[in-house]
Amino acid sequence: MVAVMAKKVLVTEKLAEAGLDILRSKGYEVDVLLELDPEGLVDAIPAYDALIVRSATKVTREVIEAAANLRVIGRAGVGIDNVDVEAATERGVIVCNAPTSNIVSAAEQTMCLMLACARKTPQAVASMKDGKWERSKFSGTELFEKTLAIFGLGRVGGLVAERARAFGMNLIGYDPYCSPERAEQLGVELYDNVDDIVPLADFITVHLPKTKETIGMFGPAQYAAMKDGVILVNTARGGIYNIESLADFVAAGKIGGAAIDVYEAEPCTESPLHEFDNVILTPHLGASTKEAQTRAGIQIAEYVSAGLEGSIVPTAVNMALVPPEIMDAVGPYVPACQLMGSMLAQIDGDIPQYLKLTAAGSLAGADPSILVAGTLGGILSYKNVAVTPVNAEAVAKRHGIKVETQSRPDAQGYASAVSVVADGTEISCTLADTAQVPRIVSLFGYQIDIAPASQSLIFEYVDAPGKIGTIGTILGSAGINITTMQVGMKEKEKNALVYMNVEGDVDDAIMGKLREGLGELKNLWYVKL
Ligand SMILES: NC(=O)c1ccc[n+]([C@@H]2O[C@H](COP(=O)([O-])OP(=O)(O)OC[C@H]3O[C@@H](n4cnc5c(N)ncnc54)[C@H](O)[C@@H]3O)[C@@H](O)[C@H]2O)c1
Ligand SMILES: O=C(O)CC[C@@H](O)C(=O)O
Repeated sequence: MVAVMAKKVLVTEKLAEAGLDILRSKGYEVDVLLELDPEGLVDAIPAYDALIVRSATKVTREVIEAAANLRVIGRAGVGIDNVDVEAATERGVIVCNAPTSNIVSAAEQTMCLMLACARKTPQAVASMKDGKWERSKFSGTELFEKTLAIFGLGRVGGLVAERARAFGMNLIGYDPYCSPERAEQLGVELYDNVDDIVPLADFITVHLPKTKETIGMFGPAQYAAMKDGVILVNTARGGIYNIESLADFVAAGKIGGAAIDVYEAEPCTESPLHEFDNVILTPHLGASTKEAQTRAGIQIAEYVSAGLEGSIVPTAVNMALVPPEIMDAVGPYVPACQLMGSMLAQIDGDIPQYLKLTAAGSLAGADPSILVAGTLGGILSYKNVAVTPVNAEAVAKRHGIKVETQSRPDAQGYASAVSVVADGTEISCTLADTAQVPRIVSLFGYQIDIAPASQSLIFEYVDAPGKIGTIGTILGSAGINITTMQVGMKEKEKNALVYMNVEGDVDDAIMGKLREGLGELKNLWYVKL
């Protein structure tokens, strides 16, 4: 038996134990290395198949290019601005996140900061702990009937809207990608541009991704146009508010308060805002609850595992989304496609120029892209080329392989099957029983039914009595054990195909004896999977 190396997962930031347990229970070797600096990460990464990070690890192009074995980068949270997604896509590395794991926590942190800023709670606490009793100094303002402007009405922005409505706030919003129907459902009056909405708000909160458009969205012109005493909140990403000019407007008394959880450069231990009593600063705590971290750990462990297994990753940001019901049907066929690809490469001894994949039976009509990726991965595995659904098309093009896919309602007696033809060589697989074990049901047009093992011999010869006995004798005297065997016939040509799973290495000498002993042998292959 060839020993199968466990896939390795590197975790560089604190991940919930529940997530680590999932990865370990799936047989992955998990290393949690919390102290890696950027150079340390570049040095360590070549050994790993997957990397899991939160927001502090910068997964740069340099890291990705050093990552010879990397298949998946998992972000245990929402924002993926710390990952070079373009570099990952070029190398076929799936990037996925856990986009719903911490949104409730982020929305609650937003409400918490907004209330704390309005009621000066942290300042009052500090004063009390200083032994003082200063009631008039900490008089605040209510949220009730105030206008809250929400920038970004996605997952977190939507949850903030729901919560702010419960406080009796008037909601206005800016998000060019939000439909009027969603805004209406959230009770938010939508505005088309930033300049119109900014002067109307008593409170402003941003729930935007970090992009070229959102960085510096708020600067001197916007601050100057705001209501006097406005309170600003940011639990999204540092840099959306220009901090230097925000400090100027706080100092001038134009801005009544700010509550900031995120910073352009983190960790952030000093900034122009640190000196102001009416500015509350928290160290990126939006997602720091046990519930959010447990969800993020569990979700990212599942998605990273799916990526390592070659299944569709529902939250991948650099590959097309496939609905779960399609994924359930097609996903289990990925190992079968890898196996078929690997067999085709060994049988033909070369990279095919033409590949046709047919999804049959209940798979008919399903998106075959992960099956194509699996097959190409199998074909190119001996060339050490990484293929995932992320780069399958580009890889096929680079190797001059023309790929076609088709569907067929009839799976020749099976509920479902996938067949692959590579430059005229045909092979079909179905999945058997609840364990979904791949079984070859057709090879070069011979009907067989066998689950291939890690080593197999495939014979094609003109049928005649005694051939199987000869094979048995030669293998037996070489100490090779036959574990399973299937015979397929082509009656018309009187040709037979024998597919035999064996134990023990078959060397050139044994292959020579088999060729010699079998006489009219058309083909003989020794395949290792
Ligand atoms: N502080 C934390 O720990 C924490 C936790 C969770 C999320 N976050 C951050 O919060 C932000 C929002 O997360 P989400 O899950 O709601 O994301 P989301 O993708 O669901 O929502 C983002 C919204 O922003 C809108 N948008 C994009 N570009 C825009 C633009 N130029 N102008 C206006 N609107 C624009 C989108 O249409 C979308 O509705 C992200 O930056 C995320 O990383 C922070
Ligand atoms: O991992 C964290 O704690 C921060 C996560 C948060 O900023 C996110 O975008 O999900």
